[in-house]
This record gives sequence, structure tokens and C-alpha cells, in this order.
Amino acid sequence: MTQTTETPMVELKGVKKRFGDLEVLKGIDLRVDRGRIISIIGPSGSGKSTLLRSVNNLEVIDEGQILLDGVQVNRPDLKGLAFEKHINHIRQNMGMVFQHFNLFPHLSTLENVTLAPRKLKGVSTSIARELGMELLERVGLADKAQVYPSALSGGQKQRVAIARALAMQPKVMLFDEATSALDPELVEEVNRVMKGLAEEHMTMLIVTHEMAFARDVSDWAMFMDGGVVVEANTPEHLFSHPDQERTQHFLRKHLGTQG
Ligand SMILES: Nc1ncnc2c1ncn2[C@@H]1O[C@H](COP(=O)(O)OP(=O)(O)OP(=O)(O)O)[C@@H](O)[C@H]1O
Repeated sequence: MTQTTETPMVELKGVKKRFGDLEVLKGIDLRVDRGRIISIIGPSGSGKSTLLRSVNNLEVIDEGQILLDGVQVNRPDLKGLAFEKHINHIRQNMGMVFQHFNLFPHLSTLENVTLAPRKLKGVSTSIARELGMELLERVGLADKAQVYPSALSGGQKQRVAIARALAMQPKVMLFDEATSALDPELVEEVNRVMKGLAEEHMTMLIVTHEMAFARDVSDWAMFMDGGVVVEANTPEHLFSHPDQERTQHFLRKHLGTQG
């Protein structure tokens, strides 16, 4: 990707992570400029989720550096409350969407969206509701504001989860297989919302098994295998004529059915 002198929105330098004897990330470098969309693809177990979860410190890395807009996320020098304060501040700037929506079942759709701005940012209830309704409108669910999650389809739940993540007005959105748990007919409605964010130049890191979506939506695509970045390039290049045999083999298997 063309490098600019601008501070990257997200930067990883030599990131390593192990679980016991298993080294899952073996020194990852990545630079994501403002407004860019990066998709991360690769076989199951290659470390994609661990990488994404490390970005907002849901996994604590063993070595290397992660920076958000120039501010170091991992801070092994900070302990206890000082670290809690630091990481809470960082997380306010990152929206994360998981495979399983993790909505609060006892809160309405609108309350799910307004909770974090009210509790973490001290936004007044009326302003939070106004913003919440705008976001529900944006994901096409304004008419479901008063409904509880149990009455929503998987695709609708995921769209609420996206609205909830956007409510903190994050600098970057992280998507960890956001459509993997959905029935095929519900995938498109979530993809549409993600494409809308891409058009608005939201910075996004997307871990996905959907090759066609990754090819269409991202500015840069990264193929991981065995905890390393095997190959990274524009989606046009990576998906059409990958340089590495491992990438070719993976895409032959996956694009054959989805492209
Ligand atoms: N908390 C954990 N404790 C121990 N091992 C873990 C933990 N989380 C992940 N792993 C292991 O780390 C490796 C990478 O997992 P990760 O979930 O990052 O892969 P992935 O590429 O996202 O896979 P998938 O596409 O199946 O989600 C796997 O071998 C997994 O079993």
C-alpha cells in the first residue's frame, strides 16, 4: 500500500502472541491508514481472530507494539487501575463486532445502542436516544427501537451490534467474522451496512471467511497462515493472481464456491 507520512490509524509492529506452547502470532507488522479497509483472510486457526482481538487488548500480546492513531495500546509498563483507565479510553475509540452479537437480552434495541454513550461518555439520555435513533435508522432498524433482541433475526441482531459499536463514535471498527453465524439469506443485509460504512470512509479491519465480500469491499487484503502474514496486497492482485503458493491453494478452495 502507498505509504504516507500521516500517522497510521492502526499500526502493529512485530506483534507476537502465544497461548502456552503455541505461538499464534509470530511477528506481525501492519499499517492501516485513516479511512482504509483491510480484510484479513486465512485458514481456520491461522491467528486472524487473535490478531484482531489483540488490537483492542482483548488478548494481551507478548511482544511488539500496537498503536491506535499514534497512541500505544499495549502498555506492559502500566499496572492495575492505571492500565484499566488507559485501555478503557482506547476502547472508546474502537468499535468491535463479534460473530455472536453479544447484545444485552434485557435491554431494548435502542437501550443496547445508548448504554455505552450514557455510561462511559456521560452523554445525556435524550442526546443518546437521538443519536441511537439516527444509528438505528442508518442500519435500517428504526422501527425495531423498542423491541428486545429475542424478537430479532440474526441479521437484525448483528445490525444492532454494529449500531451499538458506532454509538461511541469510534475511530476504527473491528469486525471478527461478523456474518459467520448468520443464515446465508441474512448475510447480505449485514454486508450492506458494512459497505455503507466503507463508503463513508470508516477505518475498518475485517476478519472474514467471505472471499467475495473481502475482494469487493477492501483496499488491502492480507492472507495469514500459521501466525504469519504470507502475503498482503490490493484485493485485485491478491484475489486474482496471488504470488504465494499457500495463498493460491487457499483461494482455489474458497473462491471456487464463493467468487
Ligand atoms: N484463549 C486461547 N487459549 C488457547 N489457545 C487459543 C486461544 N485462542 C485461540 N487459540 C488458538 O490459537 C490459534 C489461532 O486461533 P484464532 O482464533 O486466532 O484463529 P482464526 O484464524 O481466527 O481461526 P477461525 O477462522 O477458525 O476463527 C488456534 O490454534 C486456537 O486454537
